Amino acid sequence: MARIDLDHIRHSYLPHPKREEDFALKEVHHSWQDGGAYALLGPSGCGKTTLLNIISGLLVPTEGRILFDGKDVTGLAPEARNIAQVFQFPVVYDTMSVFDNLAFPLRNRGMRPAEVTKKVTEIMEMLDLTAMAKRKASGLTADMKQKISLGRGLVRSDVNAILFDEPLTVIDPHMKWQLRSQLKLLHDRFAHTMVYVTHDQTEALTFADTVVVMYEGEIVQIGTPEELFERPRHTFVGYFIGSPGMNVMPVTLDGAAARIGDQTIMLADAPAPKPGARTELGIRPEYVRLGTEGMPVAITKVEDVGRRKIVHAALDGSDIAVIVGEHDPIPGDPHITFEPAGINIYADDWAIVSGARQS
Ligand SMILES: Nc1ncnc2c1ncn2[C@@H]1O[C@H](COP(=O)(O)OP(=O)(O)OP(=O)(O)O)[C@@H](O)[C@H]1O
Repeated sequence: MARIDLDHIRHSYLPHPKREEDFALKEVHHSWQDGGAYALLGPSGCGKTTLLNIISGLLVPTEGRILFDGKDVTGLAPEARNIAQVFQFPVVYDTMSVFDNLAFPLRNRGMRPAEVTKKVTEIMEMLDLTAMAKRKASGLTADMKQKISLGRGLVRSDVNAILFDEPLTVIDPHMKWQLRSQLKLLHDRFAHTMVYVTHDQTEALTFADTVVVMYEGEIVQIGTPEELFERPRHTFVGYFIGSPGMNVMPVTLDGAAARIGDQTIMLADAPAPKPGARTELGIRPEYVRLGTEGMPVAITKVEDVGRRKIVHAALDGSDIAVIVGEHDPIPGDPHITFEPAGINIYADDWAIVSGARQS
């Protein structure tokens, strides 16, 4: 397994890029630790596949270098990078048995038969494939075939990294949950460096130790699931992570006072945005309290979502979602307050104050 250094990488699909907008991938400069489980998370078109293809060698970046354990591999083809890849759709040999499909990458590298059997047996057990070891892949469902693809990615222990590109897309929803947990166990057990591309926050948050959130060709935050939830560095992270996402509303700053229409929220410190910056307050629905004191709101909708309710309210022209318990009463004269620890202030979408204490 290897540490992966992305050294001032940028990529454009245009022949002569000039402006920042010409780059599908804006500058990335990070080190990914040996044995880390990373998820690249973001909406369609944000640059996840571009970055993954640069790591795998399918793309040579327009600028910058990529290093595996300090060795420059920027010019190396995928075959020369010693990586395993699992794609959206299964890649299996239909005429081979499940066992032989898994054994193939190992036999190819000259591993002794006894070792091949040991390794393949172990992976088949972890992926629940043992019962069908002798069956030909051709007769299996797409789900099962994708499990074999995952197994083929995981079977080698000598790879620098295992790259997954939306590997659970074709998997039945019931099995998705099971496979996500199995992948996590496999990572904990074998400590492969794993990079997992997805646009699904649940997949990213359950699989990865570190989530890399991308938006419009840029990495907007790298953090643990908890950091992304508690301290979104960019408004996009706030919207994209959480269900529902963070409330973001325009705010006027005057020293330590944040004003939303006629309402004033006192912050512990006075943020200092750049002059002319667009300022916003972000607060997750989990940190908004509904009661009879604080800022008056008009309730527009109440959604029952199992053990909790999502209350939608209008606060001086801004829509606010509030999470309350399933049995919590909805007051007749509703007001809201913000938990000070959950308040984030943004200037031009980037956090300038996170978790401010209210005074
Ligand atoms: N071969 C290509 N030629 C030109 N532009 C491309 C090419 N591949 C991707 N792009 C553009 O680069 C940007 C990033 O695309 P990329 O496929 O990396 O995003 P993504 O986050 O992986 O999206 P998806 O989840 O839809 O695969 C998009 O604007 C896309 O249109």
